[in-house]
Amino acid sequence: MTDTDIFGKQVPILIRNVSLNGKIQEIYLDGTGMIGAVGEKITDHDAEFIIDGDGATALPGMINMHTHSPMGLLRGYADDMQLFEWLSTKIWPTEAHLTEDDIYWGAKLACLEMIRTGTTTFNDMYFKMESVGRAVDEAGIRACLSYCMIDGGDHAKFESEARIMESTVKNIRSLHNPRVMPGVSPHAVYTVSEEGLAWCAEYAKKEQIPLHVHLSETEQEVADCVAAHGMRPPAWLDHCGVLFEQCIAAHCCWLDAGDITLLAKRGVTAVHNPISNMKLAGNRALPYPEMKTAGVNVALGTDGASSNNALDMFSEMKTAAILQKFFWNDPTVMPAADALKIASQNGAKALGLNAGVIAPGRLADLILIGRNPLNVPFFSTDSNAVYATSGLAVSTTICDGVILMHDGVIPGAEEIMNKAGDVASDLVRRAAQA
Ligand SMILES: C[C@H]1O[C@@H](n2cnc3c(O)ncnc32)[C@H](O)[C@@H]1O
Ligand SMILES: [Zn+2]
Repeated sequence: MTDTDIFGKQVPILIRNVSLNGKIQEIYLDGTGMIGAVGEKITDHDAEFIIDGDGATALPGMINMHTHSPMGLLRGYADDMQLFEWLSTKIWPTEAHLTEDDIYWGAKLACLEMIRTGTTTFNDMYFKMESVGRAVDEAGIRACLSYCMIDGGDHAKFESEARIMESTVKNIRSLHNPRVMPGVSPHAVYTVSEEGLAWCAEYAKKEQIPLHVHLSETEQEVADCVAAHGMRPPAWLDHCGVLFEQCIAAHCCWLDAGDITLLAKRGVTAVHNPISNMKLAGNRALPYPEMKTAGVNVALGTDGASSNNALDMFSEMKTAAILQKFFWNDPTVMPAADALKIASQNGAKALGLNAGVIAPGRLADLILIGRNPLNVPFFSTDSNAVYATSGLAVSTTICDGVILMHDGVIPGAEEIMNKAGDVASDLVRRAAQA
């Protein structure tokens, strides 16, 4: 089999000469999307393709647990603003002009960027998610896709949003692709009514799918929630039934001790988005030390590419680790191993995926970081991956046992970049004319 034949096919693959947990190992992918064996010398195999890692580092694929994939179309469109002003004056007015085609090409661009930088799964919240589903299906990456409900407290709007939510779940399921999973997303406590939050919670539980929500991102959100409902946002979500084991809450910056206890008790996953929080100057970091002590499952996400402005989980891991040390004035907080775990295993746990670890019987979602100056010398895999490596150092990305990128090559990348650039310019032009 030649190098170009290998893309997009689920066939048995042997990866030789890779550094895994500090030892040179071989990894056999069994051709069904699973890791078949890991060992120093795998002799019993029927590999159709052999990758010589040449000493590359093997890591589990990154799991980006909070993003809005089509927002790459608005990368660099509106920067250096406060969150609510950014959303209400720039982002929402432009999003009102998004077509299915825009969303499709925005999601194609996001999948391309994530594959390029070593992400194999993402948890997405946006609109027109069938178009995102088509892009994910074609890209070969794994994703949980949720329609974002915003009803603004209007009952008629809630009813129409609920119908869109139901049809989105049905349409995502009709792709019959286990890599493309449906979820449910009420946007936040400040944009969704009590009936909207309660309906989303009940619906997610009935369908047994994840619920993805923004939570306690800013101090204002907390103050407004207390003023409106006499409760802090986690207690209000709990009152509406939203806090349960499949709840994935993005940001979780402005939490007090009671909030943390509640999230731990309900088994909620909290997603740290350090770059977006720092750029939008939320003035608070997710309280990782207390959450870790309380046993909250903490995962990692980039947020959208218009507030980050990239979807590179390697930058996110480094930022998470150094922000936590800086914010808590303690260099022992979030060691490199923790940063890697929140970027892989903990996301897999939240989505109920048998991924995030390279071991036999796990999903064959993994990446290779080829030999490059950022990986020399090699005292510690975790340290180099978190503190030195950039996502652009990822050389090979494999999802579901299928090679999506090899030696930095992703088939079709040029067309996606050209088309997404054109679509973004046209979207901004239409929005400006309105
Ligand atoms: C899905 C909707 O959420 C909007 N959004 C993007 N980033 C953020 C954020 O940091 N907080 C709240 N809402 C956000 C996005 O523009 C969509 O409208
Ligand atoms: Zn977000």
